[in-house]
Parts: sequence; C-alpha cells; structure tokens
Amino acid sequence: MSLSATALGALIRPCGPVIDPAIAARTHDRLIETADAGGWRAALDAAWLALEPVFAASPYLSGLARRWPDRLHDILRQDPEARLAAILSDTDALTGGAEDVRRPLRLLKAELHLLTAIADLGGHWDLDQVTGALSRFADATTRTALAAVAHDQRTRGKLTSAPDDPRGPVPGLFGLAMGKHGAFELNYSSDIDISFFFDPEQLAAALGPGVEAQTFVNRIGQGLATLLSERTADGYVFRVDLRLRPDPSSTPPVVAVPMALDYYESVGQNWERAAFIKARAVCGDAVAAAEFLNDLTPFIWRRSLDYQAVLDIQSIKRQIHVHKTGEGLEAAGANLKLGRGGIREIEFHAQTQQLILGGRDPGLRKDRTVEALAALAAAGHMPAEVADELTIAYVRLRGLEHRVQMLDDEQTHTLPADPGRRQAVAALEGHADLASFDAGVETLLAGVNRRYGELFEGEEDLSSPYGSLVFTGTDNDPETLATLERMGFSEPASVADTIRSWHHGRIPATRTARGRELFTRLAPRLLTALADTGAPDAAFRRFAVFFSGMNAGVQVQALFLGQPRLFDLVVGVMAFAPRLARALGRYPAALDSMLDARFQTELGINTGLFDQMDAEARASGDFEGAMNVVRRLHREQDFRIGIQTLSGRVGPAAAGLAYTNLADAVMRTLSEAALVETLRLGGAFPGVVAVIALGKAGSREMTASSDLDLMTVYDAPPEAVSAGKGWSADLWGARFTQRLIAALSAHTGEGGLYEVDMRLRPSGSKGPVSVRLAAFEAYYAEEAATWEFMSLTRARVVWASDADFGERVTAAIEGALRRPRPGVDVAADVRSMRDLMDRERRPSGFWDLKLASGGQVDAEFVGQYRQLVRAAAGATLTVSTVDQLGHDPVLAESWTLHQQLSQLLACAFEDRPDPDAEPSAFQARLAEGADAPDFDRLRAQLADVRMRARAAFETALPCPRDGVSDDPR
Ligand SMILES: NC(=O)CC[C@H](N)C(=O)O
Repeated sequence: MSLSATALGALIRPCGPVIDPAIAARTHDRLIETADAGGWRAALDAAWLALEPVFAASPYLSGLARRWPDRLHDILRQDPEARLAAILSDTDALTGGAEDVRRPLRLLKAELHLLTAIADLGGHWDLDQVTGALSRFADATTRTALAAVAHDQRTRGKLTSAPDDPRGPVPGLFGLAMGKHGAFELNYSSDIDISFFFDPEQLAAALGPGVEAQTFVNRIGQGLATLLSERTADGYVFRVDLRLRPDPSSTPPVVAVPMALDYYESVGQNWERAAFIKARAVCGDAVAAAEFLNDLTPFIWRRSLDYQAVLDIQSIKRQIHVHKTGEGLEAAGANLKLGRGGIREIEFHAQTQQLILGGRDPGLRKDRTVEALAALAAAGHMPAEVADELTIAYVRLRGLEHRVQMLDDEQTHTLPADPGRRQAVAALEGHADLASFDAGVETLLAGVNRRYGELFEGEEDLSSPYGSLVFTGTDNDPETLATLERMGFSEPASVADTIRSWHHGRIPATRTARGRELFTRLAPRLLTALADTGAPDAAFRRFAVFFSGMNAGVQVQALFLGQPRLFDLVVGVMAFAPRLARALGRYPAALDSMLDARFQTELGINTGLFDQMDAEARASGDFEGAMNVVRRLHREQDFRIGIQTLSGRVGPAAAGLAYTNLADAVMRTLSEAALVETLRLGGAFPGVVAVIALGKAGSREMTASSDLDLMTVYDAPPEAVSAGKGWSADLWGARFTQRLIAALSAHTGEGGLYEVDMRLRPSGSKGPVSVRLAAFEAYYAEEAATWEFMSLTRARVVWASDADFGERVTAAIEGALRRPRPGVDVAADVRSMRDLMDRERRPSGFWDLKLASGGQVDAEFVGQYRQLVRAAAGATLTVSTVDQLGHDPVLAESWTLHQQLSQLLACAFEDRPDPDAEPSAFQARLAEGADAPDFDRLRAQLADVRMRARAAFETALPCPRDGVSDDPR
C-alpha cells in the first residue's frame, strides 16, 4: 500500500547528508523484512530518502524503529496531526492503577518520540509544533499518571472520593507545569518540572479515616514521579522534577497551599517569580489550581518596585559572567542551554524585563519566550531588530538542542565535543561540513552573548573575576560550580547549597526582603574575597558561623557593601584568625565598633578609651554592671587591635602598646570599681592602695593572649579599722584585691577578660594576697631572690587610689631595684635560673617563641640582668625589653622578630598555634608580617637569628660550670 498525500511519509524531506550509510543500511534491512511481511514496503520506500539520514545519525531513533517497525509504519502512513491526536487520546484513555498504565505509557512515549522526531527532522513540523506535541503529551501522561496513583490509593481505602469527582482524581490536589512544559515549549528529552500543591480542606474530605494528609499527598506526588520516570525494559516516560516548589531542601514534595502562599509572599525569590511566568495547571483539582495561581498573581506581577527590587530582579541575569564577545567561544562542547550565548541568556533577557515591567503592563505577561520578546519589542522596551535577532537565535538553538537530545534520548544540552558525534548533530540540521557548521554555531552564540552583554552596560556585575556565580534555580549551575572550584573551594556544591539557603531567607540576616537584596549583591563579593584569602574553605566555614549567628543583617551587609576594604578585612579574619572569628561569631555586635570612627584611627593615639570606660562603668550603677561594661568595651577594642595587627596596619611595638593601654584602662576602671565595692561592703576606711603590673603588662609588651601579672600594695594608719565591718588594714587590702581579681578574671554574660596571676607578689603563693608598702620594702631589702628582682624590672604602678601613694610605690620599686646586694652574683643566678627553666619546661616545638633556645626568654633574661646591673650603678631604668637590650643588638633583633610573630599568632589563635599546619596563605601573611620573603625563609631566618641570639646569650651569661663566670659557689 502506498502513501496518501497527507501521510507523514509523503510529507518529509531528507534533513541532511547520510553520515554513515552502513549504519542506516542495517536499520533498513530490518525494516524491509517487516515491511515486506506486513505489506507496507512501498510506504517504506517512499519515505526512505528522508529516513536514511535520520537513522544514520541517531542510534536512539533507529533503535525505536527497529524495535517497533509497525509503529513506524503507523506514523508514516497517517496524517501526523491525526496520529498525534490518537496518541494523546490513547494516553488519556488509559485506566487502572500504576501497574496497568506503566507499560502502555512507555510505548506511547516511544511512538510520540518517533513521530515528533520524524516530523521535525523531515521538515514538516516547526519548533512550535514539536514542542507543542511534546508538551501536550506530557500533559496527558501527567493526568493519566495522577489518575492511576489515585486509583491505587482508592483501592486501598485511603482515598474515598469518586474517580470522576469534578475536582479531579484527588480533590484539592493539583499539579502545575512549570518552566518550558508550562509554556508548551518542552524539550525533546527534557525533565518535566511539576509543582504539586494541595488545599488541606478539600483534601481532608476525600481521605479515608485516619489517613494523614501530608503523608498521603507525598505518596501521591512521589508515586506519580516514579511511575513516569522509572526505567523499565520499555524505557521511561519523563523524568519528573518536583523541586520547583518553596525551598525544596526543607519542604515536603507536595506543599500545602497556605504554606506555599505564605512562603512566596514572605521569602519568595525573583527567580521563582520568573518560573511562575510559565506556570500552568496541568493535572488535578483545576478549581484549586486556578485559585492558587490567582492568589499568586500579585506576587509574580508586582505593581510597584523600588530601585533595589529592580536591581534584585536583574540579579537573575547579572550573576552570569559576561565575557568579551567572541573570546573563547567554541562550538565543541558548547552548552546550548546554560552556556554563553545560550538559550538561558535569551530567556533571562525576556523574563527580567517582564518581571520589572509586567506588573504595570499586563500585555507583557506572555508565558512563551518568543511571544515575550515580541511583546517587549512592540511595547518599545527592546529594539525590534534585537527581538528579531534573538527570536531567530532562539529557534535555531532550540532546534539544535532537540537534535543533540535525539541522538540518545538524553537530557543533555551540550554540543558533543567529539567531532564524530557533532557531525551527527550537524547532519540532522542539514550540514555536511563540520567546520562550517561549527563556525555558524559560534557566530550564533557570539551574537546572543553580545546582545546579552549589552544589557549589562552600566549595571553592576554580580559575577566574579573568577566566573559566573549563579544561585538562582533549583539545580546547581555547572559554570558556577566550575567557578567555585577555580576559586579554591574543595566542595563547590556544598558552598552553593549554603549560599542558596541564605538566599532562601533561612538565616536571620536574610529574613527580610531588604536583607536578601543586599545579600544578592554581597554574595559574589563574599565569594571573591574568600577566594582571595587563599584559604577559602576555612574562611567560608568561619564566615558561615558568623553570618548565620547574626540576628539581623541589613546594617552589617550595607556596611560591608559600602566599605569593601573593611569587608575584605573581616573576611581575612575569617580565613586566618579563628580567635577573632569566634569572637565575631559570638558577639556580632563587635562589628558595630567597626562603624565607630575610632576603629580605623591609629592605635596609640589616645582615643579616650579610659575616660569612656570609666564613665560608662560608673553610669552602669554597680559592680556587676561595671564588669559588663568593661567586658563589652574590651571586646571591641581587642577586636579592633586584632584586626589592625592582623592586617599589618600596626607593628609589634604599637600592638603591644595598644594591648597594654587597653589592659591599663581595664585595670584602672575595675580598680576604681573594686575600691568602691570594697568600701560599700566593709564601710569607710582610711587606707590607700595601688596596683602594680609586672610581666608583659608591666613592660607594655602585651599580646592578645597575655595574662596579667599583678600585685597590690596598700597603706593605712597602724590601728585603722573599717567603719562598717571593722576590717583591719590587711583584711581590707585582701578584700580589695579579691574584688579586683574577680572583676578582671570572672566570666559573665559578656564573656571574660584576662587571666590574673598573683604569684610574683612578695613570698609568692605563700604570702598574703596584698602587702603593706612597708612589708613590700622590707621583703625586697631582706628576702627577695634574684628572679624576683628580675620580675621587678618590669614593675609599673598602673593605678593608685591616691596619686601620692602611687608615687611612693613607684619610688619603693626603684629603691628596691637600686639597693646594692653585696655578695650576690646576679649573672650566675640569672643563668642558673634559665638553665633550671630549660630543664623543667622544654620548648613545645619550633614555634614555641618563648622558650626556644635564642627565643624570647633568653633575650628577656639578658635584658633583665642588664637592667639589674644598671640599676645598681645608678643608670636610668626602663621596663621595655628592647631598651633593656640596648647593648645587645642580636638579642634585641631576635626578641623583636619573635614578638612580631607572637603578636600575629596571639591575635589569630586561641590555643597554641602551629603555623606549619595552617593554610599557605596564612603562612605567607605571617612571613609578610615578619618582613620575610616567604614562609620557608621565615623559618630559616628564625632559626638563624636564634642561633646568633643564643650565642649572644652565652656571652652575656656564661655557664658557671665552664669556669668563665666567677661564680663564688
Ligand atoms: N538565589 C539567588 O541568587 C537570588 C537572587 C535574587 N535575590 C532572586 O530573588 O532571584
């Protein structure tokens, strides 16, 4: 039997060259056999010219033809429209449960695919007819599948409504076709995006007793997805994606309508608005679906948009990196959908404009891309030639995409990199010469990409120098994953997921629309800054803790956006300074201090800190209040000094001074408070008291991790007692000191301050916690050992209840230092002290800056030794280690380098740091902070200076056993 004039077999033309006649011949042989047997050889012969290039190029289509030759015959002999109508009505007519429809649906899909491909490739159907056929078939299968899974639930008694209920197989439940399917633009081998929602009230009436609604609808949604997507011997129907729903990573697969409306109205994204442009009810309760879509209209089409909202909508397209046109565009491996110059650029071009303008102009609310372009051009929002050019490109790109998918029925959008397979695509599009096909594709992509780039002129780019950073949509954008990988993240997908969850408003910082708009702009800068630290993983982890811990985000994000340098600093902190990162994470308010003008002022300049602390502490009303005020201000300042130290703004001396000035302000404020508290508790007392700092606080060389070495000294008339409790002077001094220690070291709701060490006081731990000035003097005159005098070289009165008393104490310290100690070999004492220490406390490793041979203790001991000798000789005294080492340049050099490193390490880390284990970017920064060219050379430099310093130490304090020293013992 030959073909009628309207039969598809008579209407089709060859699509292009036959790239592999042998392969086509194998299919041909098989078909001839069946056609001869079935009596349709003439029909086959009539169509063969058009079929041969198709079967030569597409393994998938020849497979279908060989497997079901009779279906091919049906397709060839009938009018294609009639055949399509029959496939659709057969699909709709299927009844029964999942078991009953599983196989027929797959056979119908194969037939539909063969029909569509032949009509398309044979030049009979245009793009609209092709996508229309695919979409309508998807509609029908979805309806049938829903009816089938509902049928099964009905059989099991879970669903009580009638199969022909006017509200659909499951009253209240409906599915929306989203994306291309929704707009009848479905791809040849695409997933279908269906969003399921349910109206709880409607549904409740239809459920069997004790059936829980959410569980039930989940089962329906998933059952439908499985029925269509699972692969059996007959293939599959459609892969179904249920994720185009509110925040799919945290919601069930089928969402209740009230919850969905609430989500879209409160945290809905612009890209979700864009997705709803194409949404359409496809199966289930049509009444509920219409109501839902109607209720969503104001969400999708917003009547008024402020500038920030417009920018945010445009972010959808601005996240794609715009290259210089033409550069690096290649046909081989080009992603026709998501790649440069691809379909997505055309869609975004249209959709962003639609979202911005469609609220006021309903004429722009077109669901189909080609129509949207035309409407935008007609309304004057796009030059007609741009719309035409993009339309032509769109049609060709979609055609190419279909041809790529027809090769193997795979959901791919990539022009094969393999020349042989690309040749097959070219042939299906009518090209014999691969080079000219490639060149044509490249021109096409470049044209779209150029138009797309024009959209950005004058707009802020939301990608990064590293590439695209797209976080819209439900799938990870492949280019974005590549960008993140290039940035150095070891788990790009999890970074993308976290960023996406922030966009979804899952943390307080992005819970408001404004917070999200700001985050859209901040995200690319954040990722770029993280990458630039060289330690993006650690930095991201710490930033995430910080950012998700903030209880609001607008102010901070606006600050970051307005102050890029500051932002880079904060990100650097995240990368390199867990201690500061943790402080920020726990008390994000510390960031507020960055807003303070004083934050960026030079350290060292008197910023009025003590006055502020003192005033606020007094205003706080009581002792506890004062402790909290001081802790808050301390934290801010500590953070400020830490940032400046870490960023290299201040050197070690200035940092030491700054940390010490801070400690001084704290000690003064809390000494005042402790005194007031002591008088309040014990009653008036005619005594005076002073606080002496020793150690690094005394020498003004504190780091972020220094503790406070303190002693207190008091004086009072001999028999004085306090008015209230009748405390004697020693009790009063002790009470004050205990209050002070508590004030400095206790942890309150505002955190802690310092560890306090009182062991350097006269008689150490065995002595009273506070001593009378006379006892202090007597102790150093009679009992103190050389190591106690060493400590005293760094003693400094930081606070006194009475200025005169403070001066008396200062004079007493100096007196003690200068008093000759006949018969004492200071050098030998210092040396044996150092040796003892070396035996008892070994350095913990190369980075033990204190105890390393030639490290800080060696230098400090020599300095203190020099100071003691100088004091006895009546020379000027100093607490500073470097000044004490004026005549020992090598030791001073070593001490300074160690101090520099210890400042950096102390502000960055809480525990004992191991720079060898830190990211190389941190090592580089450490080297830079110490003026070394790189980390390896820093280590070498350190080893070298230690060796020289140790030699200088040996010269200054020779070992008594060597007989060089004149040790009298
Ligand atoms: N995930 C995102 O990148 C969000 C971008 C933009 N805020 C939107 O709503 O689409």
